[in-house]
Amino acid sequence: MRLVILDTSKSVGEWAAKYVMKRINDFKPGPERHFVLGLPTGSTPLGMYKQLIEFHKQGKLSFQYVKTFNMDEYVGLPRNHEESYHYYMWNNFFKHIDIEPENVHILDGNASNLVEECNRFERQIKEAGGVELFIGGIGPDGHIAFNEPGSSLVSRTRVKTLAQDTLEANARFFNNDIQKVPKQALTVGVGTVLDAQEVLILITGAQKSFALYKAIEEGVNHMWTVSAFQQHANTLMICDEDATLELRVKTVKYFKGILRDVHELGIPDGYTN
Ligand SMILES: N[C@@H]1[C@@H](O)[C@H](O)[C@@H](COP(=O)(O)O)O[C@@H]1O
Repeated sequence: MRLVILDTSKSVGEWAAKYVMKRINDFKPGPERHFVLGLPTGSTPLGMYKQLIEFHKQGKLSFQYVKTFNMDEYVGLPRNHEESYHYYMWNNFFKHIDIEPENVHILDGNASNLVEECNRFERQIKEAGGVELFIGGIGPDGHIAFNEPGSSLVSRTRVKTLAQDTLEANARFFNNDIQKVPKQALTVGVGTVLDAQEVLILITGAQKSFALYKAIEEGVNHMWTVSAFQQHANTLMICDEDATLELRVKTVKYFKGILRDVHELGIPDGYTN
């Protein structure tokens, strides 16, 4: 695992966007060779999306041959509801770039058969050749996508009932009225994300610092589902200073030292896991 520690949440967004751009451009996608990208929602990745749009406008990055799969979606929220993840993705990202709408995949939380919808999503990922780079965020309880504490670490895309902590954390998007937060969601499983070639997890703010500590300094535990990525060969976590508050000084120094070496000595990407 690699941990990149940056000063501010703004730099996390910019760093992540540069990394994603480099991965897509190095892959050299084409009509017969799409780059498959897994995407998150939430407030954390907004800066990354903004910067990716900027790179696209500057002509440095095209999404013409990129296929995307989103992590999750609420059950029962109309697609045009401002808090649906469909709305979020189109407004904050897709409508500003050159992606082909048929290459966008977002779970349908209003499907008549939710189980079939989840199975179809898994099939589509497989047909696309698997995810090259899955980007994720985490909840303060250490969940990835909507894999709440206690989720199976080999889980696949499915319907999940949201934990009280998540309902409370997300009430801020629903006029602070917890009753308005959907109680269920469709989410990729931990196993679905673990299957990706590479995983990039964005973590910012002091409210996520205990989760980051659980993710990297303690053992793999289904009560902190993000900790499962200790067992992925190619996970990169990007955080800001505030998110490191619960880490040992030794851990922070180690990872900062590596990052400095990468800049100063020009050690290429993929320096260590
Ligand atoms: N299902 C989403 C997660 O995928 C996301 O990572 C998390 C964090 O959101 P934020 O970045 O707003 O803290 O929110 C929700 O729970």
